[in-house]
Parts: sequence; structure tokens; C-alpha cells
Amino acid sequence: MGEGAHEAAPPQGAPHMPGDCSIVSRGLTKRFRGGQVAVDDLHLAVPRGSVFGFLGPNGSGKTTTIRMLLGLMNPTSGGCEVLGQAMPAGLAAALPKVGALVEGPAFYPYLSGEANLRRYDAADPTADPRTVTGRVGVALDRVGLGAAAGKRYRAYSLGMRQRLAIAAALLGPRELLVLDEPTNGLDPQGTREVRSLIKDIAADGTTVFVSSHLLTEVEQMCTHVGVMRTGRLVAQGPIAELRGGHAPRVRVESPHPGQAADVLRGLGLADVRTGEQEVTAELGGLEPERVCAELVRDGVAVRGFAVTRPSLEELFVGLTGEGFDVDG
Ligand SMILES: Nc1ncnc2c1ncn2[C@@H]1O[C@H](COP(=O)(O)OP(=O)(O)OP(=O)(O)O)[C@@H](O)[C@H]1O
Repeated sequence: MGEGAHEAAPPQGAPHMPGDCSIVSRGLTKRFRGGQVAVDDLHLAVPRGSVFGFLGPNGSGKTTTIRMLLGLMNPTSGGCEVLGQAMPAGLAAALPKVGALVEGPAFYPYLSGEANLRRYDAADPTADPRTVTGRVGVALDRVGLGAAAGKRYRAYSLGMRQRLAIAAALLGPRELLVLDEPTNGLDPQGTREVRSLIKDIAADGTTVFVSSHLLTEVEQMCTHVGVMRTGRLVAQGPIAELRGGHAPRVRVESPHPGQAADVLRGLGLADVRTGEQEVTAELGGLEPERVCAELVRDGVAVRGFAVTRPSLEELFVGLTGEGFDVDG
């Protein structure tokens, strides 16, 4: 990195040392002309082998960050390493191992998926034209388009089109795949296809860095998340860890919530809240089946019983001060 001599403090919330990471940034900052700070002092740590969801509302600085990570834009200050290479100095060494989908490649509607990938590959000066047939075949198979390779692009569904775009990022063996909003504009079927493809690619050992403003998608496919708010990283870490500090609650539906509340208090549950037809409380270390059995033993009529955790949506609203689009 440009400021190689300066070792910043370890990134907040990220126990991984840079050696375990596919992407590390230290103090990464981008100030645009006019003074706007789009990315502000970012300390990212993306563990190798993770599916890292880079989350944040529109305009929070995700694309600007990705552009700097890929050497498409210089930071104003700070720096980053991708696959151990300082960017942008190590661009040539890192890029062949990095697949990226930032702004979707423009495909020709009248050409087949295969012909489009060949054209795309021909524009890459680092790609070896002698091996193009094999690499295109492997990439198409990888995204499940082997059987549709000869079909014209215009006949592809939205999901197939996006899978082809991902295939374009997989025209060589990659250690890291960077996808900027890969499900944006897709229908639910296309979204499912892309999500399942990302999981498959990650299962092969490729680190996937995927940005999204759609929290529900990230929640389902990511092992780690980083949350952006107006250019700053407000949280990062394993999804389970982010959830960890938030206690599960038990929720009992009953026509006699007062009685149910007494039982829960009797069991030592904290923060018992009684509603008209329900009562909730922090489960603490108790087994839910024990709580359920106790309610029944005390003759409380139980219409419903559930253990709930705050959704990531709720946690992130707290972190970012605003909600995410959850339905696209
Ligand atoms: N070239 C530029 N010149 C000036 N300001 C810019 C430029 N590119 C982005 N910005 C601003 O920087 C901020 C961050 O934009 P960025 O595109 O990185 O956010 P984002 O999180 O990727 O959002 P989106 O999902 O809408 O692309 C925005 O306020 C944007 O208007």
C-alpha cells in the first residue's frame, strides 16, 4: 500500500490479521472534488474464504470503495491490499486472481452467451487467447449455462444474464470475486439463482466480496458483513458475532398473559413484557423446552410459543440510522 510504513490499529470488530485476509484496507479515504468525503477512514478486513456482505444504503460509499480496491480509482489517503498486494501498485500481480463485476459488462443481444464471453475475453490483455475455448466452457459450466451456451443473449432470462456476467468474471481461476450489487434489478427467481451461485462459488474456496443494499439477501448467503453509513464502516465481523450480543427472547401467546408472565418470572427470565394476548421475555440460558414444559405444568393455556432473535434488519437500523430496502 502507498502508506506501507504505517501500521494502523487492527480493524474494529475484525479479529483476523491481514495474513488471513483477502482484502485489507487501512484508513482508506476518498474525497471527491467539491469536498465530499465518499469513503472515510475505512479499516476493512475480509477474511480469506468468507462471503463478505458489504452493506449499506445507496450513496453510503460502497461502489467508491470497490473502485479503489480494484485499482480503478486512487484513494485520497490510506490504502488497501488485495490478495497481499498493495493497490494500485500491485495491480498486475493481483488482478489475474480477482474476478470482478462492477458495472455489468455490455453483452451483445444477438450473440450467444459463449460468443459474448469470447469477445469479452479478447478484450482482456492478460488473457491467453489460446486457452479461451476451455476457459469459456469452464466458466459457462460453473454458472450453470453450459446447456444454454449457444443460445442468444437476448433469449436469456434476467437470472441467466446476470449469471453470464458472473461467468465473465470467472474466465480464469480466481481467489477473490468482487460483485457490486449483483442482484440489483433481478426478479425473485434471478435473485435466487445468483444467490445460490455465489454460495457454490464460495464452497469452492473463493472469497466473495459482495455489496448490497438488500439486507435479506446478504443475511442468507454471507458469513461476514461490513456495514457502511455515510462513508464510514460502522460495524464488521462474522454475522453470528454481530448477532451474538443480542439476546434471544421467548414469546408466549396466551389468553392469560398475566399467568404466563408469572411463570416466566418464576423461572427467573429477565425483561418480562406483558401484552394483551402475549408475553415476551429474555430467554437467558434456559432451554426453551423447559419454559414450555413449565407453562404447561402450571396450567397456562399456550396458543403459541416461539424463540425470536432480533433480525439483522433491526440491528442494522440501529447501526445505520435507517432501514434497508428489504424487498428490492
Ligand atoms: N465521481 C464522483 N464525483 C463526486 N461524487 C461522487 C462520485 N462518485 C460517487 N460520488 C458520491 O459519493 C457518495 C458515495 O457514492 P457510492 O456510489 O460509492 O455509494 P454506494 O454506496 O455505492 O451507492 P449506490 O448503491 O447508490 O451506488 C455518493 O454521495 C455519491 O454521490
